[in-house]
Amino acid sequence: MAEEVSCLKARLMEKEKEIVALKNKLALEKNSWIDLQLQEKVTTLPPLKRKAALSNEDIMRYSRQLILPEFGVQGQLNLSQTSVLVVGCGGLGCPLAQYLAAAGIGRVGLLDYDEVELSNLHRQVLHGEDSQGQAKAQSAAHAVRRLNSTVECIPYHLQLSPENALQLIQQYDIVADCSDNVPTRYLVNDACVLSGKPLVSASALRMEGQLTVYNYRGGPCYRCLYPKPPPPEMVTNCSDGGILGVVPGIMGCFQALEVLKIASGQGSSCGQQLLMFDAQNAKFRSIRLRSKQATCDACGENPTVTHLVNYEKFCGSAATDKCRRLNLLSKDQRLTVQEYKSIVDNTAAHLLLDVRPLVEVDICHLPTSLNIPLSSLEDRKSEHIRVLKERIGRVKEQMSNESQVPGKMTDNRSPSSYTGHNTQWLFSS
Ligand SMILES: Nc1ncnc2c1ncn2[C@@H]1O[C@H](COP(=O)(O)OP(=O)(O)OP(=O)(O)O)[C@@H](O)[C@H]1O
Ligand SMILES: [Zn+2]
Repeated sequence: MAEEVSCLKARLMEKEKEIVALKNKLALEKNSWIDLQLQEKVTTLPPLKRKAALSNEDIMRYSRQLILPEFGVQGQLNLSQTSVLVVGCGGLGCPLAQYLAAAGIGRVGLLDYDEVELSNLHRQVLHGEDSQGQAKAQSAAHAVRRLNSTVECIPYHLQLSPENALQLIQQYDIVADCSDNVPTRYLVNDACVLSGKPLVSASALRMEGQLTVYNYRGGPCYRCLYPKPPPPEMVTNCSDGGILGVVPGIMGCFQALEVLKIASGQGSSCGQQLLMFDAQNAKFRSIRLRSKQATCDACGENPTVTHLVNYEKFCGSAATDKCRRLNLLSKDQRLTVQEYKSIVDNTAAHLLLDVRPLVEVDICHLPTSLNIPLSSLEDRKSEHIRVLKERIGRVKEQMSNESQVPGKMTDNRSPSSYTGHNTQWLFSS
């Protein structure tokens, strides 16, 4: 008899699992038909529906995290009643949104003004080859929906700006900064201070990452630590500095962890702490940060930031990495590719010095060039300088030979001062 009962129970459980799988499949099918409404401007969202208890389906889906004593049923319920705004659906935003959705966050706002490009795919793991050209917010929202259709997902295809930031941020409980430029970091910070929202902020570049939670439980805000923006020329981005995809992946997962801890009620311990990840040496370090500053312009005792300002002006740089500020030489100091080709075709004596870093030269370079990275040029004693002097000597010799050939142009100026057409000192960077 007992054997029959346990057999029936097992069969019942099997059937229940089947029902859940079928329901999920149905939801997925439905979702692929319902196009997620892409928000191109900020609208007012209805409050999140309160859940009194977890459904059987919730219990099954989240069973492995529910049994954690630190989390429990209440933690899961808290998650389902929390909304998170993800600013930027790139290298950090993708893994963050993925884990928030998988864990059962109530509502996730996915904000990005950009479209998916091929060079994004190595790290922006919610987007696929078929989403190239699509709005990142839309592509990320579809991936999130596929993963967990019970999460309310709001894609915003727009740029966070001083005009819309407060209206947007006020509608969410937690904000995650996954952007890649300094003006947006100050903007998000100030909007979070003015709206009283915790800000889970991370960054990643090359083989390093950092994470801090700002404006949380009396801790410092971004401005408490960085009252003044860095000079624009000191800021490097991923397209210039490079990045290994897994590094923002790890930092985005860390952001998800801290968001989930705050949302579930456990709380974050990164409120006055900077977590640093060194991917090269596989090391994490954590340093205690200075506390909230009474003199802080945003969260101090007499704040001067009482409304959002022009952050591009404040930082002296653009709030996107699309338009770079280039420090170009004047036109008469530059050379077009056609002009250079004619120098090569005329076999004129010249030296093409390529001062880019070796990794860029490895991608492509002209066979006639001599590569000495700019950093090595500064070291007068380096082997590179010896090679350079030797090559200059050869060019001088060639030039003096040319000047003795009847009919060839004669030039007494030193090669370095020569800016005419036949003989050139060329630098590329
Ligand atoms: N003010 C902003 N409003 C909305 N999205 C923003 C804002 N600032 C930055 N972003 C978005 O944040 C994301 C940052 O991610 P990431 O640096 O990995 O991507 P990327 O800019 O596409 O990279 P790459 O520099 O290689 O082109 C980008 O998708 C960018 O469009
Ligand atoms: Zn502050």
